[in-house]
Amino acid sequence: MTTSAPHGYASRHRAAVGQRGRLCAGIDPHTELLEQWGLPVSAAGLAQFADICVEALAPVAAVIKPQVAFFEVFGAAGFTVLERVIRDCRQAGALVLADAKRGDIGTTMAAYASAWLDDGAPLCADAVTISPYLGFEALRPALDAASAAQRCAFVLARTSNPDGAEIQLADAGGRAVGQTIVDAATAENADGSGSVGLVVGATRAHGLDLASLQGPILAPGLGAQGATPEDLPEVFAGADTRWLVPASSRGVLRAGPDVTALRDAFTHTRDAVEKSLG
Ligand SMILES: O=C(O)c1cc(=O)[nH]c(=O)n1[C@@H]1O[C@H](COP(=O)(O)O)[C@@H](O)[C@H]1O
Repeated sequence: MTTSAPHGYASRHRAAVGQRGRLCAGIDPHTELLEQWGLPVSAAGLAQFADICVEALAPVAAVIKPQVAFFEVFGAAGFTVLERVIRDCRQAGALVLADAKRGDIGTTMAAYASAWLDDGAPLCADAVTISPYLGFEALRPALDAASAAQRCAFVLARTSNPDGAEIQLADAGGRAVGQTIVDAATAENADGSGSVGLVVGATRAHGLDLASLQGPILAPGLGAQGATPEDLPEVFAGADTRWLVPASSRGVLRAGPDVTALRDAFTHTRDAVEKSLG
C-alpha cells in the first residue's frame, strides 16, 4: 500500500492536538448531571449546561464531542442548543466531533452525511461518529463527504461496552469483524487525508492491529467507565499514539458547574494523558 504525507483533515487534526493536547472533552448532558449542577431537566437547563461547557472547554480542548442523544431528548429545542454548541466550539478553535453514531443505507446515509458534514448544514461539524454494522461500504456517502470537505468520519470498530464483543469479535474468515473495519479504514486513509477515524474503547484489550491506520483513534472510556490515562500505553501498544484521542465525558463534567473547576478537571486529565503517552 502506498501512503502520502498528511493533508486535509489529518493536518487540521494534528495541528489542533499539537496545540491543545489529545484529550477529547465529551459534552453529555445526562439528567443526573443537570440535576447535580442544579439545573432544570428541560431545554432551558440544557442550554445553561451547554453554555458552561462551551465557556470552560472550547478554548482549551482540541476536540469536543457532544453526544447528540442528550440534545435529541429535547426535540427541536435541543437541536437548537446543539447547533449553537457546534458553532461556538468551532469559533473558539476546537474541532467538533458530533457523536451521532449514524449508520444506514443509500440515500438515507447520504442525507446523514449532508446533515453532519456539509458546509452550510445547520449541524455541520468537523467530524461525526458512524456505525459500520450495516456494512462498511454502506458508509460510502459519509466517507466521501468527509474526504471532500477535509472532515472526518469516525467508524465504530471495537466499542467500550462489553456487549460489543458478540459482533465485533465474531470471526470473518480468519479476522475479527472489528479488524475488517480497521483494515477498510486503513485503505481509505492511504492518501494521507486521515478522513476516516476509528472508535476503539479504552476500556479493554481490543485485540486489533491498528499500526497502519494513519488516522485518528477515538478512545472513549476514560473516567466513568473505568479506564485511566495510565492504561493507554498498554491498551494502545502498537498503535501510533500521536493519533490517539482518549475521551472522557462524565469523569470531567462531574467537576461542574463552576467554569474554573470544570476547566481544571479537563486540563488535569489532559495533562495526565499527555504524560502517560509521552
Ligand atoms: O463513540 C463514542 O464516543 C463512544 C463509543 C464507545 O465505544 N463507547 C462510548 O462510551 N462512547 C461514547 O462516549 C461517551 C462516554 O461517556 P462517559 O462514560 O461519561 O465518559 C458517551 O457519549 C458514549 O456514547
